[in-house]
Amino acid sequence: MLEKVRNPNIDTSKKVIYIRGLRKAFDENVILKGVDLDLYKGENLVVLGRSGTGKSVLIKIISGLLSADTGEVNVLGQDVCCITRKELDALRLKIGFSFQNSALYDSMTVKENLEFPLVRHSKHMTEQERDKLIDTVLDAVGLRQSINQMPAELSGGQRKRIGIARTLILRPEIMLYDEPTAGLDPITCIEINNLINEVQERFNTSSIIITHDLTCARAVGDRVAMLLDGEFKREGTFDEVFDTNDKRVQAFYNYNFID
Ligand SMILES: Nc1ncnc2c1ncn2[C@@H]1O[C@H](COP(=O)(O)OP(=O)(O)OP(=O)(O)O)[C@@H](O)[C@H]1O
Repeated sequence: MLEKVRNPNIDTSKKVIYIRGLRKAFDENVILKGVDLDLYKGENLVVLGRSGTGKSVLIKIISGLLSADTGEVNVLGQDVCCITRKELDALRLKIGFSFQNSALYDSMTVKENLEFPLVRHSKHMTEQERDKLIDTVLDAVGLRQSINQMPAELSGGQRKRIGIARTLILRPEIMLYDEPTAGLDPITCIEINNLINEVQERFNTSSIIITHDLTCARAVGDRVAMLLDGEFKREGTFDEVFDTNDKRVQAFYNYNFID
């Protein structure tokens, strides 16, 4: 398994996400029991955890789609609990989501899919400026030749790349990747891992990557954090996280390699 070379451009004096004491329950089902988390500028942070541990709930709270019960959730200097709707909309434009299913519009070409967020959010842009940006992001994901294709004509890995390109087009400061390698073959997984690292370098993004895929975690994570029982109980480099006698962490590691 290839290990990530820590990005030398991480700025540990700048926290783009700062979470303290985050608690979230749905009725009596307590999901997050006091989460503390920092994401530094330029960092790729991998969040690991078994199904149902609250990884998606966490990123929904970070992006203001769900609200916390208690605790502080500060994103790019703003407390998401206490900002206005308008401020939240503006903040969300600085956060890019890469969804598991790529979320492309099947009836639109690749170009139209990429134009869509620009037409919606960057109304002042000329067609020429839009075309230039589309070229830039397609180039970044290595799919310039697919500009006029329909999503149905693309492989799963290519769809994933276009999904990432569509997220990048609004030049987000933070990227949130939800299971970026799910359902892809091992070679395509490696390509997506490389792309996540290239995006980090080229666009200077700070990212949270949610995954069950330990090869991905090792390849893209400057730091890894594991959710257990509603808290981040293990945090550090990939090897530090798994260098433990905690049976639950060992089981997670072994299951990944047996399965
Ligand atoms: N809107 C909601 N209302 C009620 N319960 C919810 C809601 N959203 C999530 N949950 C519950 O919160 C728990 C955590 O869900 P979440 O989707 O965050 O898990 P996850 O760690 O992302 O899992 P997976 O790895 O399978 O995607 C689950 O028990 C889920 O049923």
